[in-house]
Amino acid sequence: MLGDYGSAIVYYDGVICQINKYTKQLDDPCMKGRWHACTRSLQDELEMVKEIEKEIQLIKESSPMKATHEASSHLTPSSGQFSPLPPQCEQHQTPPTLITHTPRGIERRASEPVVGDAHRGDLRGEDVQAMDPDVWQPPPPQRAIPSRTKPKASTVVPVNSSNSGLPMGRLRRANSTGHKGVQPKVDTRRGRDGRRDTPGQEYEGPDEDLVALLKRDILDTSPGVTWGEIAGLHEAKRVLEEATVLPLIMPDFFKGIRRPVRGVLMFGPPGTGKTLLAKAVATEAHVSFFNVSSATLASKYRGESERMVRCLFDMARAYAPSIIFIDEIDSLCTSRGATGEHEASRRVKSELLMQIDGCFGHNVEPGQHVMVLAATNFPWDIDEALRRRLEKRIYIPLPELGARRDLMHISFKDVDVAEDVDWDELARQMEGYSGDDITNVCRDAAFNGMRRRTAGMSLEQIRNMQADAVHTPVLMDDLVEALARISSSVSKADIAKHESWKGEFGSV
Ligand SMILES: Nc1ncnc2c1ncn2[C@@H]1O[C@H](COP(=O)(O)OP(=O)(O)OP(=O)(O)O)[C@@H](O)[C@H]1O
Repeated sequence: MLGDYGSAIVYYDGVICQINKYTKQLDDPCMKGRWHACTRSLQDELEMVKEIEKEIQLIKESSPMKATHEASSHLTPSSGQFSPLPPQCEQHQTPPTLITHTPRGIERRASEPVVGDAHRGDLRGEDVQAMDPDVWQPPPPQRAIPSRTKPKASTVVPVNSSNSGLPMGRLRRANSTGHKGVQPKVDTRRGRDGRRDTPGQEYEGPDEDLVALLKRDILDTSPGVTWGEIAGLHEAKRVLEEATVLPLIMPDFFKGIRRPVRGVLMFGPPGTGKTLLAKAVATEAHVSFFNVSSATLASKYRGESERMVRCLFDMARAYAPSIIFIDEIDSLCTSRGATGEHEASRRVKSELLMQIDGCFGHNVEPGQHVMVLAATNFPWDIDEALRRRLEKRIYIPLPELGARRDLMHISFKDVDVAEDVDWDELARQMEGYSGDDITNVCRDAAFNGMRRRTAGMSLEQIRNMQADAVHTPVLMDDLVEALARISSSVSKADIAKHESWKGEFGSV
């Protein structure tokens, strides 16, 4: 994050918040102390980063007149039209943008569909007058979700793009609905079963940088996890399949009262496979998968988070059918009105709720919807309105006996295991372990053979060893030893809390 201190602060805040939450569940005072020390050193670093950011702000703010002049020279409020392109726009052939003040200084308001003279009238006078030049304002709420098969009369303007390796000279549309997003190119490649083989649309949003960022960090067109790689959780898989995969395969059945659910919440202790399930859903349903963590969406700058949420849903609609997976949703959507709630956080929640509602408007074609899949380890912290929209709330528990045994087999699928391993006995001993804990035990045991072979050897001797000399089968003793070293990371109190919440709010 060198140089991008604003984002760095968000990441620091997010990590510190997660560590604090995690530390609260720990019983072992020694581990607690170590995590506290870690948090303290992160906080020290954070203070330093904040200082640097403050300095940068001061430097930026020291020439406000120049900025105001620059902004006003590209916008003529009385006419509600743009003045000629600023030189840098002409040079790079990018669409003209409004330039407004943001808490970070000057920033493009890159949200209007204005491309060429034909669209200058799209920016109405009242839009311009409503703009306070000193405050960044999000663009007005989206008016319509564009239909991809029957585009309204629109002007198509070829543009050159400089971002994210997208093809040059793509078609951009600014349609008559005033929708600010740009129509995606539709890829009609479909498999024999009617499902699309690869999500093949290209999307150019109004804010190229943000779209590039979301594409790079968040869009995952082939998560590559299959149901077979997930041990146990049969009920969760069934519910997810019914809620997410079937509506895409049989869109005509899932209409009216049978419409697909707007969102699904997976809750449960950490490391039980929620993220894996989300990825498997995306793979099995052949949809575009937007994998977002709340830390990415949580920006302390007014308007930025909303802008990101809006852009994310815009993109998801362009790549529809798609799934937006929001991990750790509790840190983004704590109860509204809670003490200490920040105005910016309230606004981002409202935007998220609005966007989720927009996913199933009357103008969304069957089978082309966007679904929100969320995960949390703290379901009791989630805002009520959001809870209502996440219509299916599935408990993802610790693995049962059979699942623990299957998970060990999955973990060792590429490793030789000795005949003496007693899977049933190990599975019994791992009661209370999460899937992640079990994977850790297996990983640790898989290293034991190498440890035995290399004990007492110098680095030079190890370097000269044949590579396959360290490949020894995993023994029962290795697993027993690893099990003695690694304890369960989930407390009984945490399980009890989840089960009680499931009793009250669970919905399958
Ligand atoms: N049911 C499972 N089947 C196979 N692997 C599992 C399962 N549950 C957990 N794992 C292992 O644990 C790791 C972590 O799982 P995952 O990230 O999906 O958990 P999570 O519930 O999303 O955790 P968190 O709540 O902390 O984000 C996986 O990479 C996988 O190795």
